Amino acid sequence: MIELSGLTKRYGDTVAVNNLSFTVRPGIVTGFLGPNGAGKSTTMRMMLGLDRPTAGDVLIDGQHYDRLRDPLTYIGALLDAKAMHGGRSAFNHLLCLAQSNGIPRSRVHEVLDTVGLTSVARKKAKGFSLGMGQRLGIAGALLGDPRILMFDEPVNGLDPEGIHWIRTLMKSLASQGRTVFVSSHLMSEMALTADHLVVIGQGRLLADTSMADFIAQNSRSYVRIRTPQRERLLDVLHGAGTVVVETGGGVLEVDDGKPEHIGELAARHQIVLHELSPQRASLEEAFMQLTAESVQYHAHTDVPMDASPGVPGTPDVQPLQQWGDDWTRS
Ligand SMILES: Nc1ncnc2c1ncn2[C@@H]1O[C@H](COP(=O)(O)OP(=O)(O)OP(=O)(O)O)[C@@H](O)[C@H]1O
Repeated sequence: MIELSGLTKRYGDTVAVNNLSFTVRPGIVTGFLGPNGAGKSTTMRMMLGLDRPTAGDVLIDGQHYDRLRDPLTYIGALLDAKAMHGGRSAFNHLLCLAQSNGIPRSRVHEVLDTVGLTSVARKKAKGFSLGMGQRLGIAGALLGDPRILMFDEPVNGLDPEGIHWIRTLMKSLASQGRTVFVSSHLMSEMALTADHLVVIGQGRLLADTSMADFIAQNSRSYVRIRTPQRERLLDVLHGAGTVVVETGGGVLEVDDGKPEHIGELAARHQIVLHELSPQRASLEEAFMQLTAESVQYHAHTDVPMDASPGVPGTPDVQPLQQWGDDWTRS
């Protein structure tokens, strides 16, 4: 287990981590989420004894990191895949780590095999692609066969095959009863990987909950409706006491509505529907809602809500590829 109590880190006037208390448990993948600058990396560095807390405590299996004997056998971490000696081969990089932690040479071969780098083991790490570097970093984390694993943004920059591999690996490590703690800003990725979520914003704990509860508590469920008889349907729905939100583009939304009730009501009044679909906000939407007030970086598009690409007088705007792609300090 990893236990944080009142963990705090200040850099001058900046409170990077603010009185964080939570426990990371074995047997599941725990996702660590937060907007850019929320304090995820600082928290992970303190867990590994790389940064000293201003206040509070973090314990690994009941001990401080710097009191662990052969720490790689307790906790393995991938913090920065580029943090290695580029002139060393993958094999030698791992061998150095193994020798300084009392781990047998045979284990180096095993972890190279696990991460699929055996064929390039003698190549220098500086020639590795981002994905190969991530795999080598993960091999280092696995080297001591630790019960606890920690990965900081492990899928950053990986191709779909690499992402799938890391996802499967994390789940299989958790199913072996290990503690797996993984940070990410990719909401969709966390939805597929994590069983439990710890969400922080501006260094503070915002949620510590199961994935299912997080979505249920933070997301909105609604019915989306499109009809060529908009005015008629609005009258009928209002007449039935239903609150309807018009969201533009001819789309109507009914919060917590039942599609069957709306469909039957429309049928009774012979109103044609082109769409009647139940919707539940994704993890990404739930996350954005929860962290909205604590986001340190905001995208500046300065585009009116109804601006459309290609229309004279309105700027041409491409949708963001991924939430958080275009954040700049406000
Ligand atoms: N060494 C440092 N000196 C001063 N400020 C720092 C230092 N390290 C982090 N910070 C500040 O602490 C806050 C938290 O940073 P941190 O890197 O932990 O966030 P993060 O959640 O990992 O962000 P990201 O997702 O962008 O990597 C930020 O405001 C950052 O600027």
